[in-house]
Amino acid sequence: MMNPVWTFLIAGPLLWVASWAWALYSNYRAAKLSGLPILISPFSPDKLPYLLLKVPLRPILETLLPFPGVVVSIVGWEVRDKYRIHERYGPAFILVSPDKNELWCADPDMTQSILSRRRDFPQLPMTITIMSAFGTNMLTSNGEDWSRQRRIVGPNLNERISEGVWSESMTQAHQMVDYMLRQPGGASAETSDAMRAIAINVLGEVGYGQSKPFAPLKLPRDPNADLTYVEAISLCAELIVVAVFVPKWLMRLSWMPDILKTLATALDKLPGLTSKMLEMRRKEGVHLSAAAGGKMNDDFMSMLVRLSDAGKGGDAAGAAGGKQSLTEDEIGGNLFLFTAAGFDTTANTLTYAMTILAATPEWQAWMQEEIDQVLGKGDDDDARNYVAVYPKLSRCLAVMFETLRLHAPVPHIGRSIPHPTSIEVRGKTHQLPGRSILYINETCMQVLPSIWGADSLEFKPSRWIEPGGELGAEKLVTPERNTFLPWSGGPRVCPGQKMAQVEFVTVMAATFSRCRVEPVAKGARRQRRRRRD
Ligand code: HEM
Repeated sequence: MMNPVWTFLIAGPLLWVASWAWALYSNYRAAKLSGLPILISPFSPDKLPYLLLKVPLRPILETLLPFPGVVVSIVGWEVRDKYRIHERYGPAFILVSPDKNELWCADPDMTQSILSRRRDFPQLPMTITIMSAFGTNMLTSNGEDWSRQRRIVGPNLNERISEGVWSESMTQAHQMVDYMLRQPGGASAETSDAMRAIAINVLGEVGYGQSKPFAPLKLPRDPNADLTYVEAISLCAELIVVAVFVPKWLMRLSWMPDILKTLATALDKLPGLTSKMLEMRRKEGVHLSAAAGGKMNDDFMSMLVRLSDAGKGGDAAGAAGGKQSLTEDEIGGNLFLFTAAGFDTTANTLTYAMTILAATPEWQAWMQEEIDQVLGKGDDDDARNYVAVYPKLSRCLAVMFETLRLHAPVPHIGRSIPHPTSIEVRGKTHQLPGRSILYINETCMQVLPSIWGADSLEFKPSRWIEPGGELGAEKLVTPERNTFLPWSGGPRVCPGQKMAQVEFVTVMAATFSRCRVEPVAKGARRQRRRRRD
């Protein structure tokens, strides 16, 4: 009889291979019913060992296993590949792996069906786990809970706050220019830190009523320092994945970097800081109601407090039986989401734009022509008039759109397919397998030559401007439906879209009315801002 150890050593791997092959085959059979092209990966993209190893092992994997299925299983493939794999395998295909199937869609018509059917294609479980770490919020909710939060929060993120965003972004950008021009030779390696500082300071002011003068952003790295609410929330938002998956005791070990130790402190302090801020806001509200005829601050936090308290009270909103209110957990969660969703996205867009403009002086001059026409040079009082000035800065907005077209901060939109469901595209029905996930690949759709032309990979902001308009009154091109989705689309479209646009345009206008940017010699890792003549 065979020794049990040998039996285990031989049978174990055989069983593992058999279950791997069976899982792959079952998923393949389910995917085949869709009638969509199929790519196969022997690895499950989301399984922990592969999740940790696939990026460092990418050069080896792609050399030894140069199959499209393997390429697509490595995170960020769409950013590297652009449109090549979709061009070869079609606008939608299914990646089959032993764990589950992934539908990758770069088809505007299929995208339309997916985005409009939010109940059939809810948020990914992983997104919910990560983003609800600090309370339930709009992004992590589905069904009725999502509708209620969206109805309450969404409208308040739009035009109401734009003037505040414009004014704070203008202040921040002018302080940033002053700071940069003070550096020796106007050269600085802090472009990204500067843009991140502007993004967080605007969120701090508009979101939480906490204004702060500009200084390039350095995340707090002292676990014993007193953290402010904005510092704690921005650190948690920045390191959200670590915050969710790494236990606090591990972050605190003596050999861990200071930033992780500080994150552990922030995680401990955030709930208390949130309650304190909310309490202060409530007290302030009472004070202001007496002194200012019932008026409260108009920042995002005040708005959430007001809505939640109105919902609990005996007024009309309260009478709606909770339909118009948020729980304390939802207030905390949506406050966190406000930073988590609005910080890096806006900061990265600004950083990409500054860097690209430094490398393309011709587009800088093109945008400056408009800024000079609309604002004149310098920090003029007229420039502070949002209503009069913002709509005239079409080229600045075109630069944002073109930056987002080529470098979307959210490179794909993920959804789950919990149950088998069918989807109709151009008269053809596809049966999608259940227990799968889908990704809308806007990174690809935004550069498809069939939609954007042969120069689709070129940075060319003028493609967004209707020809023949007068400078300062030029109109923006509306792209074909679902071909430009940096803010997603359908009912779950990003509610912070207008805020990000106003902030971006203001920073461009304020910066380039006073200086131009240029790269400093390769290797120096710096960017130079020069005062304009
Ligand atoms: C350039 C800047 C931005 C980009 C590219 C961006 C992109 C996106 C995208 C793609 C989504 C959809 C995610 C999904 O459905 O899975 C989204 C959702 C969201 N964004 Fe933004 N965003 C930006 C700025 C902001 C700002 C400034 C805020 C608010 C301060 C914000 C708040 C939100 C919220 C609350 C959601 C969830 C909406 C829902 O699920 O109904 N975003 N954003």
